[in-house]
Amino acid sequence: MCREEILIIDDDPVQIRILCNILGDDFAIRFATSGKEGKELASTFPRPDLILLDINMPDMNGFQLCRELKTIEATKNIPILFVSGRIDDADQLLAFNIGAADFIPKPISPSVLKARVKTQLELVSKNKALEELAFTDGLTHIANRRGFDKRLADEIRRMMRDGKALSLMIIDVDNFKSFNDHYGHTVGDDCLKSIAQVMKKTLSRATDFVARIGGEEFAIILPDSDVEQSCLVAQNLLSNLADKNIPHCQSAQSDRVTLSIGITNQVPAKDLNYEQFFKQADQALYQVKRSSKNGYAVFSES
Ligand SMILES: Nc1nc2c(ncn2[C@@H]2O[C@H](COP(=O)(O)OP(=O)(O)OP(=O)(O)O)[C@@H](O)[C@H]2O)c(=O)[nH]1
Repeated sequence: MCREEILIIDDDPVQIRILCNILGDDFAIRFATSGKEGKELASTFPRPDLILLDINMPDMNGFQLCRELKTIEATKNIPILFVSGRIDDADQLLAFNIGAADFIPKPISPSVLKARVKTQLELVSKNKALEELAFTDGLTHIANRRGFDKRLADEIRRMMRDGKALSLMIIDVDNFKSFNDHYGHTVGDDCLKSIAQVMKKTLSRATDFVARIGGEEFAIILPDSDVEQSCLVAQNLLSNLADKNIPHCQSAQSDRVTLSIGITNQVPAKDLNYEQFFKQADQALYQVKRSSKNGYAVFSES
């Protein structure tokens, strides 16, 4: 397991050395000797898990830096612990009011510092786990609707900025009501789990994304992909599911479970919003459902 990383921001090299000596055995340490350098390092990927921040620095006061880091999306959730000899109540109150996680007075007690750092890191890791849970579908363990909404909005913005094409697929299991009625709800649940696995297996790029967005409805986001590439993914998905051979004796389309897929693809324009994009894929899906099911269609304006 890789070690958690602490960023020390302090203009005094002696102070940095003291903190490194206390924490260096348990954590990876980076340091900056000015507020400006600290701000850069805090925003650089991989970002630190925690920041120890001095108050008095020549170029930038620690309070000012803390305020700035708390307004930046990439750094706002990194816990900041002030380390300072200034321990009056007003300073401590100010530190907490601007988002500091803790305040460590000098002279530093090594064991107290370690304990406070550990407490903050545990809190971060619990928050991360909770957030992950909030974005995960309990049945299939892929992303849920909330995770999908966030990712789609992010990708629309990212592809708009980069001028690249984005694909969205809305996927619906065919005749799933009759599947449940015939095989029972538990087998229905297992079927949804298998479909989610097939979807994950079908996607090859790290940036591809799959979610369960409703009962028997799934979605796939393919960033930086054109129509041809997206159709290929849809064909692979249909054929991988056919290979999985999940029986459906009540289906009018096949004796196996099948899917209908609606696809929309475009370089997001400035005025494109989330709802429009989603609606396009949904319209394409409706077209497949109205015709033969077990297939895919691409949205077109005409
Ligand atoms: N087992 C199981 N079934 C679910 C779940 N969520 C939704 N369903 C079922 O999925 C079925 C969807 O049925 P419909 O919307 O009528 O669609 P369909 O039968 O697939 O028909 P078409 O979409 O036209 O092919 C309903 O019977 C829901 O109860 C779930 O989590 N587990």
